[in-house]
Amino acid sequence: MMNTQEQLKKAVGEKAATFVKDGMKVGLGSGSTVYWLVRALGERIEQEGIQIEGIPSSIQTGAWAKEFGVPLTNFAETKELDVTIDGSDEVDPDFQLIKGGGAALFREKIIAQAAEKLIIIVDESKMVDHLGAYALPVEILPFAWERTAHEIEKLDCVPVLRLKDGEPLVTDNGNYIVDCPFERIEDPADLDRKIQAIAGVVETGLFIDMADTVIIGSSEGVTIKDK
Ligand SMILES: O=C(CO)[C@H](O)[C@H](O)COP(=O)(O)O
Repeated sequence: MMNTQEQLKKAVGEKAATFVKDGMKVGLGSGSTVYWLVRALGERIEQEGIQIEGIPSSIQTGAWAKEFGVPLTNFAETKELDVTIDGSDEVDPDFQLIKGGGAALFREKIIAQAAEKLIIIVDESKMVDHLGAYALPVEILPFAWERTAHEIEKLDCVPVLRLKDGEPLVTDNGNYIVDCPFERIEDPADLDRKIQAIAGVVETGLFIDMADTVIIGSSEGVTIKDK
């Protein structure tokens, strides 16, 4: 039996799938909410015969697309996407985001930038007044990662190298992730600029001025908010 949070993720994933129209090229985000999106897209392809192509933001999402029969393309074939649909770890009232809980933030940002419209799907627990309670994931090069983390620390947090089975977690791109507990981020755009300026930083989990629509699942139902 599915728990309530899982039901909310399913509801927003299925709702987001209705935004995808025949012929669209779709960026597919990552995470447990996106799982339901990919599943629902597979159902629409089978039942309605819509023809779409997706670009996945992680190896895992690509595997789900294959499992559910969602055809894939790539950036060699396609430079622009009609829509990208992705989850998030935090969403603030201005639709600024913290992402990267699943370590896929770099490719997620690429498919977000490539899309005409970015739709974010979350359960209500992700909606916050201020970003930062969720430690900000930052993807960094393994080379001199301690130096890079030291520079980030000067911005007033203590970065923690993300581990998996006791070893540094390696992203789909061969990099490391440091999780940065800022607690409260007063100016997300400014912080993003400062972190991006550090050599060794590949990408941050701050998605600034990118989201157009947020689909939120709560016990009251599904709410769609546009910027
Ligand atoms: O940014 C992400 C992965 O890098 C995910 O979108 C984010 O972590 C939300 O995941 P979930 O839907 O499982 O809560």
